Amino acid sequence: MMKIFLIGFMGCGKSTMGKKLAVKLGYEFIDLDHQIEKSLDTTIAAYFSTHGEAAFRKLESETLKNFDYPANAVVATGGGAPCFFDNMEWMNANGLSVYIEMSAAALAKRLEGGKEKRPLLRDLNEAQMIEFIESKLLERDVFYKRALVTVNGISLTADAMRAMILSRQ
Ligand SMILES: Nc1ncnc2c1ncn2[C@@H]1O[C@H](COP(=O)(O)OP(=O)(O)OP(=O)(O)O)[C@@H](O)[C@H]1O
Ligand SMILES: O=C(O)C1=C[C@@H](O)[C@@H](O)[C@H](O)C1
Ligand SMILES: [Mg+2]
Repeated sequence: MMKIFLIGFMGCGKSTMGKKLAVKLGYEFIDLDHQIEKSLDTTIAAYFSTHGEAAFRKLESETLKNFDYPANAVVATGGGAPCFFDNMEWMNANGLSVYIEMSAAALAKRLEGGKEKRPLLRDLNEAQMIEFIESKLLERDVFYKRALVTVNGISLTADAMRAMILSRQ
């Protein structure tokens, strides 16, 4: 039984690379943001605006810990998930956490076109976005760095991730 938790800032590639990694490993892929949206029957962005971030964080933590995971899974977590409650400790106790690390500048470039579905970014202009990513990344880095494995998100391939993960098992 193996659960791999992909963590990192919005845009680092948890969903994109997670799907590819799951195929390589023959594991199932679970995207916790999608699971939350499915259970709410609305988008995270809509939930944020009606219920606020604190309510979302509670729901996120409950979903992470109570999800009925398949035996072997690659799990893409939400960008903020490791930074609230004891979520990071829980992931490390229940699987292998993998931090996809990227600089604020590289993340800002990636996120330019995908702001609408990300409630923390949707109202920011270009200058505000870089500023926000820099400060949020600084604040979150201490949590992300608790991951058991760290990979660089630039030019990342599923093969490289697979090799790194298998070397840890
Ligand atoms: N390894 C990669 N190389 C190039 N582009 C990538 C890579 N991984 C992801 N991307 C692109 O970056 C964008 C963000 O990726 P993705 O949605 O997977 O990030 P995420 O970490 O799941 O973000 P969130 O926390 O908001 O869900 C997408 O446009 C995706 O196509
Ligand atoms: O970084 C964050 O705080 C978030 C990232 C997304 O994955 C979603 O979980 C949500 O938009 C919040
Ligand atoms: Mg995602």
